[in-house]
Amino acid sequence: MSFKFEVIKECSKTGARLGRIYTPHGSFETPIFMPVGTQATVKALTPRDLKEINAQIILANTYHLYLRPGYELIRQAGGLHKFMNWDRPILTDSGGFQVFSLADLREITDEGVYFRSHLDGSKHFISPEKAIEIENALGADIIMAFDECVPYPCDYETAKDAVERTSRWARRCKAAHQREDQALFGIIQGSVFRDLRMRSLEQLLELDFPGYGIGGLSVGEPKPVMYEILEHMIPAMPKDKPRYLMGVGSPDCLIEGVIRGVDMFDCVLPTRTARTGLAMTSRGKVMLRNAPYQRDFSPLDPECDCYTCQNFSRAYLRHLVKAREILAAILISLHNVRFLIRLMEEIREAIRNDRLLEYRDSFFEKYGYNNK
Ligand SMILES: Nc1nc2cc3nc(NCCc4ccc(CCO)cc4)[nH]c3cc2c(=O)[nH]1
Ligand SMILES: [Zn+2]
Repeated sequence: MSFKFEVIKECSKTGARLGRIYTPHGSFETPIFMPVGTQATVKALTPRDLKEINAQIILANTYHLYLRPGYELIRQAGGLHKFMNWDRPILTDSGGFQVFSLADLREITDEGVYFRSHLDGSKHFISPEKAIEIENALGADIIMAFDECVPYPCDYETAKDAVERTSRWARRCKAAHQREDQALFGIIQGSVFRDLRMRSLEQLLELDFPGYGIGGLSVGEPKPVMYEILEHMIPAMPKDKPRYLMGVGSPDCLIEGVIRGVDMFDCVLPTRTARTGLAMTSRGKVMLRNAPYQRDFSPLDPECDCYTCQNFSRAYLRHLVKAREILAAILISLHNVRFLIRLMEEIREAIRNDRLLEYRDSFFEKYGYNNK
């Protein structure tokens, strides 16, 4: 069995747990934040940078890599690990979300999805079997099933049809999946409807996946709605399988997700916002473009151990952002990703010491979140 998940310690007051996931490319502790490398690169960061900031597992995306450079090319390169020179674990999303959110959609049928590429308008078709074939060629350690993620808000009937289709597609993904060295996760849908969420979970549990993605969230719904769905769903999920909240997220969502029992997270937030000049720091957000930082020669975040915070001032970073220098994206991305990885390290430490709620309160107070 090349994939394994073990719970090391359970929090006495919340649904949080400390765990460890084992894969053919190494193991890592959970709860974990996974930086997103959509097109086989975490934007502006080298694999050396990622190791320096203790990134353990990164994401890549089936939809994007299928369109460019193509999965056959990556297969010829020896797979994604060799192609991008990343020898630690990789997770690939199936494209279920990207096809619906990026492509010019032509048609969704039970067979699969017909769409036009967002790059050049060329026509394509992806089925559950095709998505698995692509993910098998890319060779990630954890691969996600091909699902239908509905937008928010969504009417009940549409959400119900998407749940049924997602379950039929999950069965087809499992049947098509060959490689023993890749763990296939099912993805739970159901929008914001409690009964549909439970129905989706039950149908996927029958297929006995090694882990489960919680999909259909972080699609514009209010945070309390997301938290409520987690509170209702996670107690019904197997304790011995990882729970992966897809597309999340911001520091408050990471902490609140862990408290409710989530083990894995991913989000483009740290790198996407870095390129706009927005940094996350222990004392809240810093928009480096703003005038107050023009003569602020202090570090971006005095509590941070990253290369950016140890070597450059806010004034210098602001200059780079205003001058649209490439180094701005590099230095702020490095810091933002390190910030979330460090947050997860602190969360794991708090679980070890059984003081997660105290940690949450002190983090929110410093970061500037109003607690409720
Ligand atoms: N296969 C699959 N993949 C998903 C990826 C997702 N990603 C999200 N949310 C990401 C939202 C998101 C997008 C951009 C930014 C940057 C700052 O604006 C932050 C969050 N929700 C998601 C849901 C699914 C899903 O059901 N199925
Ligand atoms: Zn830093």
